[in-house]
Amino acid sequence: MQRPLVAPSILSADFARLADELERISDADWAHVDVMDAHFVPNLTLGAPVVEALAAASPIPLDCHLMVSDVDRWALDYAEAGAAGVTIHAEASAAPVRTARALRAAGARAGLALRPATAFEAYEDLLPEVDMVLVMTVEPGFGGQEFLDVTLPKLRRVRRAVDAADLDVRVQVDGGVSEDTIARCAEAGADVFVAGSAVYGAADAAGAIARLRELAAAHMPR
Ligand SMILES: O=C(CO)[C@H](O)[C@H](O)COP(=O)(O)O
Repeated sequence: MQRPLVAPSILSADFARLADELERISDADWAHVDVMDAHFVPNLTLGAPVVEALAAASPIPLDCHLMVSDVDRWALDYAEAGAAGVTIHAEASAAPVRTARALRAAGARAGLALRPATAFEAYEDLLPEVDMVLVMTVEPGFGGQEFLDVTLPKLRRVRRAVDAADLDVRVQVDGGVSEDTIARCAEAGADVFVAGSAVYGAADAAGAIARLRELAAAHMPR
Protein backbone atom coordinates (compact mmCIF):
# COMPACT_ATOMS: atom_id res chain seq x y z
CA MET A 1 0.00 0.00 0.00
CA GLN A 2 1.27 3.46 -0.87
CA ARG A 3 1.36 6.43 1.51
CA PRO A 4 -1.98 8.25 1.86
CA LEU A 5 -2.53 11.38 -0.20
CA VAL A 6 -4.92 14.13 0.88
CA ALA A 7 -6.51 16.23 -1.86
CA PRO A 8 -8.75 19.06 -0.63
CA SER A 9 -11.54 19.93 -3.04
CA ILE A 10 -11.64 23.60 -3.97
CA LEU A 11 -15.38 23.21 -4.58
CA SER A 12 -15.72 24.27 -0.93
CA ALA A 13 -13.25 27.16 -1.28
CA ASP A 14 -14.06 30.85 -1.72
CA PHE A 15 -14.29 31.14 -5.53
CA ALA A 16 -13.54 34.88 -5.36
CA ARG A 17 -10.09 34.16 -3.87
CA LEU A 18 -8.97 30.90 -5.47
CA ALA A 19 -5.21 31.62 -5.55
CA ASP A 20 -5.27 32.41 -1.79
CA GLU A 21 -7.40 29.35 -1.16
CA LEU A 22 -4.77 27.18 -2.89
CA GLU A 23 -2.10 28.67 -0.61
CA ARG A 24 -4.26 27.68 2.37
CA ILE A 25 -3.88 24.01 1.40
CA SER A 26 -0.20 24.09 0.44
CA ASP A 27 0.45 21.26 2.98
CA ALA A 28 -1.81 18.93 1.01
CA ASP A 29 -0.62 16.50 -1.65
CA TRP A 30 -2.91 17.57 -4.50
CA ALA A 31 -5.57 20.25 -5.01
CA HIS A 32 -8.75 18.58 -6.27
CA VAL A 33 -10.52 20.65 -8.93
CA ASP A 34 -14.14 19.74 -9.68
CA VAL A 35 -15.13 20.59 -13.25
CA MET A 36 -18.93 20.48 -13.66
CA ASP A 37 -20.94 21.29 -16.79
CA ALA A 38 -24.55 21.58 -15.55
CA HIS A 39 -25.37 18.57 -17.76
CA PHE A 40 -23.56 15.49 -16.45
CA VAL A 41 -24.24 16.90 -12.98
CA PRO A 42 -26.69 19.64 -11.92
CA ASN A 43 -24.01 22.19 -11.07
CA LEU A 44 -21.62 24.44 -13.00
CA THR A 45 -18.11 25.34 -11.89
CA LEU A 46 -15.14 26.17 -14.11
CA GLY A 47 -13.33 25.13 -17.28
CA ALA A 48 -9.88 24.72 -18.81
CA PRO A 49 -8.93 28.43 -18.94
CA VAL A 50 -9.47 28.73 -15.19
CA VAL A 51 -7.55 25.50 -14.60
CA GLU A 52 -4.65 26.94 -16.60
CA ALA A 53 -4.61 30.02 -14.34
CA LEU A 54 -4.87 27.87 -11.20
CA ALA A 55 -2.04 25.58 -12.35
CA ALA A 56 0.22 28.63 -12.67
CA ALA A 57 -0.77 29.87 -9.19
CA SER A 58 -0.91 26.61 -7.27
CA PRO A 59 1.86 25.50 -4.89
CA ILE A 60 0.74 21.86 -5.29
CA PRO A 61 -0.30 19.69 -8.30
CA LEU A 62 -3.85 19.93 -9.62
CA ASP A 63 -6.03 16.82 -9.69
CA CYS A 64 -8.91 17.57 -12.09
CA HIS A 65 -12.15 15.61 -11.72
CA LEU A 66 -14.21 16.07 -14.86
CA MET A 67 -17.95 15.76 -14.25
CA VAL A 68 -18.89 16.63 -17.81
CA SER A 69 -20.79 14.92 -20.61
CA ASP A 70 -18.94 13.80 -23.75
CA VAL A 71 -15.75 13.83 -21.67
CA ASP A 72 -13.59 12.27 -24.41
CA ARG A 73 -13.92 15.56 -26.29
CA TRP A 74 -12.73 17.73 -23.40
CA ALA A 75 -10.29 15.73 -21.27
CA LEU A 76 -7.07 16.58 -23.10
CA ASP A 77 -7.71 20.33 -22.67
CA TYR A 78 -7.18 19.88 -18.93
CA ALA A 79 -3.87 18.05 -19.32
CA GLU A 80 -2.73 20.78 -21.70
CA ALA A 81 -3.91 23.40 -19.17
CA GLY A 82 -1.41 21.99 -16.67
CA ALA A 83 -3.36 19.50 -14.56
CA ALA A 84 -1.08 16.78 -13.17
CA GLY A 85 -3.98 14.32 -13.18
CA VAL A 86 -7.24 14.21 -15.10
CA THR A 87 -10.08 11.90 -14.05
CA ILE A 88 -12.90 11.10 -16.45
CA HIS A 89 -16.22 9.51 -15.54
CA ALA A 90 -16.83 6.05 -16.98
CA GLU A 91 -20.49 6.98 -17.55
CA ALA A 92 -19.53 9.99 -19.68
CA SER A 93 -16.91 8.28 -21.83
CA ALA A 94 -17.48 6.30 -25.03
CA ALA A 95 -13.76 5.52 -25.33
CA PRO A 96 -12.08 5.48 -21.91
CA VAL A 97 -8.99 3.62 -23.10
CA ARG A 98 -8.36 6.03 -25.96
CA THR A 99 -8.85 9.03 -23.68
CA ALA A 100 -6.67 7.59 -20.90
CA ARG A 101 -3.90 6.91 -23.42
CA ALA A 102 -4.15 10.46 -24.76
CA LEU A 103 -3.91 11.86 -21.22
CA ARG A 104 -0.87 9.76 -20.43
CA ALA A 105 0.77 10.71 -23.73
CA ALA A 106 0.27 14.35 -22.73
CA GLY A 107 2.10 13.68 -19.45
CA ALA A 108 -0.90 13.61 -17.11
CA ARG A 109 -2.07 10.84 -14.80
CA ALA A 110 -5.28 9.27 -16.10
CA GLY A 111 -8.10 8.54 -13.66
CA LEU A 112 -11.40 6.71 -14.11
CA ALA A 113 -14.33 7.69 -11.87
CA LEU A 114 -17.40 5.61 -11.00
CA ARG A 115 -20.69 7.04 -9.73
CA PRO A 116 -22.20 5.18 -6.75
CA ALA A 117 -24.49 3.07 -8.97
CA THR A 118 -21.84 2.19 -11.56
CA ALA A 119 -20.43 -1.32 -11.23
CA PHE A 120 -16.65 -1.69 -11.24
CA GLU A 121 -16.66 -5.10 -12.94
CA ALA A 122 -17.24 -3.71 -16.45
CA TYR A 123 -14.06 -1.61 -16.09
CA GLU A 124 -11.80 -4.01 -14.19
CA ASP A 125 -9.92 -5.13 -17.30
CA LEU A 126 -9.00 -1.49 -18.02
CA LEU A 127 -6.93 -1.12 -14.83
CA PRO A 128 -3.55 -1.30 -16.65
CA GLU A 129 -4.66 1.68 -18.74
CA VAL A 130 -5.19 4.07 -15.81
CA ASP A 131 -3.26 5.53 -12.88
CA MET A 132 -6.20 5.93 -10.53
CA VAL A 133 -9.76 4.73 -9.94
CA LEU A 134 -12.08 7.21 -8.21
CA VAL A 135 -14.90 5.60 -6.26
CA MET A 136 -17.49 8.32 -5.69
CA THR A 137 -18.81 8.14 -2.13
CA VAL A 138 -21.64 10.61 -2.84
CA GLU A 139 -23.68 11.32 -5.95
CA PRO A 140 -21.47 13.82 -7.80
CA GLY A 141 -22.53 17.43 -8.10
CA PHE A 142 -22.25 19.14 -4.74
CA GLY A 143 -19.97 19.43 -1.72
CA GLY A 144 -21.12 18.89 1.83
CA GLN A 145 -23.18 15.73 1.23
CA GLU A 146 -23.47 12.75 3.54
CA PHE A 147 -21.00 9.91 2.95
CA LEU A 148 -22.64 6.85 1.35
CA ASP A 149 -21.62 3.66 3.15
CA VAL A 150 -23.18 1.61 0.34
CA THR A 151 -20.14 2.46 -1.79
CA LEU A 152 -17.72 0.66 0.53
CA PRO A 153 -18.16 -2.86 -0.95
CA LYS A 154 -17.18 -1.49 -4.38
CA LEU A 155 -14.18 0.26 -2.85
CA ARG A 156 -13.06 -3.08 -1.43
CA ARG A 157 -13.50 -4.76 -4.84
CA VAL A 158 -11.39 -2.10 -6.54
CA ARG A 159 -8.63 -2.46 -3.94
CA ARG A 160 -8.64 -6.26 -4.28
CA ALA A 161 -8.38 -6.03 -8.08
CA VAL A 162 -5.52 -3.50 -7.96
CA ASP A 163 -3.59 -5.61 -5.46
CA ALA A 164 -4.26 -8.86 -7.32
CA ALA A 165 -2.92 -7.35 -10.53
CA ASP A 166 0.02 -5.79 -8.63
CA LEU A 167 -0.54 -2.48 -10.38
CA ASP A 168 0.65 1.01 -9.45
CA VAL A 169 -2.92 2.35 -9.47
CA ARG A 170 -4.18 4.75 -6.83
CA VAL A 171 -7.68 4.32 -5.36
CA GLN A 172 -9.41 7.62 -4.59
CA VAL A 173 -12.54 8.40 -2.61
CA ASP A 174 -14.50 11.64 -2.98
CA GLY A 175 -17.58 12.86 -1.16
CA GLY A 176 -18.38 13.15 2.52
CA VAL A 177 -14.81 12.30 3.52
CA SER A 178 -14.13 13.69 6.99
CA GLU A 179 -12.49 12.82 10.30
CA ASP A 180 -15.61 10.70 10.99
CA THR A 181 -15.56 8.70 7.74
CA ILE A 182 -11.94 8.53 6.57
CA ALA A 183 -11.10 5.46 8.67
CA ARG A 184 -13.81 3.46 6.87
CA CYS A 185 -12.41 4.54 3.51
CA ALA A 186 -8.83 3.69 4.46
CA GLU A 187 -9.79 0.27 5.85
CA ALA A 188 -11.70 -0.50 2.64
CA GLY A 189 -8.67 0.27 0.48
CA ALA A 190 -8.58 3.96 -0.48
CA ASP A 191 -5.20 5.68 -0.62
CA VAL A 192 -6.20 9.11 -2.00
CA PHE A 193 -8.70 11.10 0.05
CA VAL A 194 -10.60 14.07 -1.38
CA ALA A 195 -12.12 16.32 1.26
CA GLY A 196 -13.86 19.62 0.57
CA SER A 197 -15.92 20.87 3.48
CA ALA A 198 -13.80 18.98 6.04
CA VAL A 199 -10.77 21.07 5.04
CA TYR A 200 -12.18 24.39 3.83
CA GLY A 201 -14.79 24.41 6.60
CA ALA A 202 -12.04 24.16 9.23
CA ALA A 203 -10.51 27.30 10.76
CA ASP A 204 -7.09 25.63 10.51
CA ALA A 205 -6.93 23.96 7.08
CA ALA A 206 -3.35 22.72 7.59
CA GLY A 207 -4.37 21.08 10.87
CA ALA A 208 -7.37 19.43 9.22
CA ILE A 209 -5.16 18.07 6.42
CA ALA A 210 -2.65 16.70 8.94
CA ARG A 211 -5.38 14.99 11.00
CA LEU A 212 -6.95 13.43 7.90
CA ARG A 213 -3.54 12.15 6.76
CA GLU A 214 -2.78 10.68 10.20
CA LEU A 215 -6.17 8.98 10.44
CA ALA A 216 -5.82 7.54 6.96
CA ALA A 217 -2.31 6.21 7.66
CA ALA A 218 -3.49 4.66 10.93
CA HIS A 219 -6.32 2.77 9.23
CA MET A 220 -4.77 1.70 5.92
CA PRO A 221 -3.93 -2.01 5.93
CA ARG A 222 -0.17 -2.62 6.31
O1 LIG B 1 -16.77 15.77 -6.46
C1 LIG B 1 -17.34 16.38 -5.60
C2 LIG B 1 -18.80 16.55 -5.64
O2 LIG B 1 -19.27 15.98 -6.80
C3 LIG B 1 -16.55 17.02 -4.47
O3 LIG B 1 -15.17 16.83 -4.67
C4 LIG B 1 -16.93 16.45 -3.13
O4 LIG B 1 -18.28 16.48 -2.91
C5 LIG B 1 -16.12 17.11 -2.02
O5 LIG B 1 -16.90 17.76 -1.10
P1 LIG B 1 -17.17 17.24 0.39
O6 LIG B 1 -15.87 16.70 0.90
O7 LIG B 1 -17.65 18.45 1.10
O8 LIG B 1 -18.21 16.14 0.27
